Amino acid sequence: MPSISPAAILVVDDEPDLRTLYELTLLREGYQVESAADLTEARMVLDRSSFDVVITDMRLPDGLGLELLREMNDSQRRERCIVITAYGSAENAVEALKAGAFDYLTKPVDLKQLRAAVTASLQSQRHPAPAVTGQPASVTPAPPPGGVHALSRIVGGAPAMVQIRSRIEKVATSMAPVLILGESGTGKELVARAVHECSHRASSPFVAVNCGAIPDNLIEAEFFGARKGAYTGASQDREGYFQAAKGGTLFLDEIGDLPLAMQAKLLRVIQERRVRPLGGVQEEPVDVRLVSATHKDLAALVKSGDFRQDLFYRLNVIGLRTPALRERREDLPQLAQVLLDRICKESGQAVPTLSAESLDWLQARELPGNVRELENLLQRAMALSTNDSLDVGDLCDPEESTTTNALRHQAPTQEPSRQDRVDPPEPAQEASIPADLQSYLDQQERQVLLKALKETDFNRTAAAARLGLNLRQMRYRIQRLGIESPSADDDVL
Ligand SMILES: Nc1ncnc2c1ncn2[C@@H]1O[C@H](COP(=O)(O)OP(=O)(O)OP(=O)(O)O)[C@@H](O)[C@H]1O
Repeated sequence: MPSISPAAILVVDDEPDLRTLYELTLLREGYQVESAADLTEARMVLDRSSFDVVITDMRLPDGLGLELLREMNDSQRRERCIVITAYGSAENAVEALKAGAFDYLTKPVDLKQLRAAVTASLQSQRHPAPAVTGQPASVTPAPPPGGVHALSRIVGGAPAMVQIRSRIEKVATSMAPVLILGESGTGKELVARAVHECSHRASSPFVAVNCGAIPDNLIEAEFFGARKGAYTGASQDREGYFQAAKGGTLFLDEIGDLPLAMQAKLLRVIQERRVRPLGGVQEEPVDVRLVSATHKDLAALVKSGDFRQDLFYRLNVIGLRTPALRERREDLPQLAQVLLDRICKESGQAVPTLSAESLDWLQARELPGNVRELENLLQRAMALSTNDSLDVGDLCDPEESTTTNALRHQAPTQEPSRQDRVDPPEPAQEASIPADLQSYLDQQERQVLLKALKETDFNRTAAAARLGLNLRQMRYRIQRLGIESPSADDDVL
């Protein structure tokens, strides 16, 4: 709340009791409050004064709150709008968010949530707008410094990339759930982080969850938390992802892998904005923004009955699509250079030059694993290279069995031997009895997993197949054992 003059709020509701309740609640918070009983009155009040926030009921005697919202957007007014919808009317809530509402509340309105929504909408206005002629202050506030940095990490000048960065900036300011679709390795997590960093939630946590990595029996406790004694081994209360992301962003990666039973529970949380920890009696209010992502065709999963339509609808209020690398070939040189710089910075190596032949060689590859595959290729090449330039010989792998490499047969022959690449076998363990069986077994498992991953170029699916595991089991183990991809600072495989 600004300290000089209090924020001004307009409440639009036709029920006098409710109007008074909202007014009193907000007055008690120190805001200046005006009210209107219908659309006509609201228009009159808005004509003569401006506000920081407008809270409007959806159903008004002379029309829909949505109309007011659209009119305010059309005339590029600076107010943030919070819409109050009837309980269970998902369509209205989604429509309101799509029409530019900052947030929505469902009836009966929880006053704590009302206060939180107002605070959040005021915070989101704190960053002044860029000085663009004709662009009003609240349309696209300049992202905070962290947001600018996060956007700059999304490399690419292709039109689709320029558009995605600009969309991120625009959508960051609202609470509307975002669904990011795109092939594996196209930067979905990078985009999710940028949405968070560009929002007023940036100083609160960004919690990334791989929905496909959690065993079914743990999933509820992982998401919603658990009270002491809720299940065998729950020796104390523990937070779930929703609590950990409080005030921030919860990134649900691989949302297409969420089991159906959990989908129903997630939908309930989104609708009610409350979670109940496993074994708990009391529900807790939820204050997170949801960003989800998947490389799967979620609409097809809805059709086949594997993904709930209502949940899809709720998560897909704002859609973003990360393009495959093959759709933006022109970005490859810049991407390769940035990735190379990053890899060298992390490993403390001098940045080699990337020869023109190497770039041609990279351009000719299909790279189905997109930017991640490019990154892995460069990483491996850096590990092999002994020169101050990266040549085709450093880039191609003689052991490669994939048939996707267009220039496979043109690869030069001076490759390092396999022994140069693969870690030497672990020394045989002493047949002694470990003092801590669990950590001993974890260590063994870690070594086996790492070996399989290294030998499959960190391809989780291939590594899982080699170990007789499915992808879900593999992901869970990777996460549990904290195995990190060699290709990124913050990127867990
Ligand atoms: N446009 C980009 N600019 C720079 N780096 C990128 C870009 N896109 C992806 N990367 C890098 O590629 C790697 C994979 O990106 P990320 O994990 O965000 O992809 P993803 O689509 O979420 O993958 P998956 O579906 O496999 O989880 C990361 O190291 C990321 O930093």
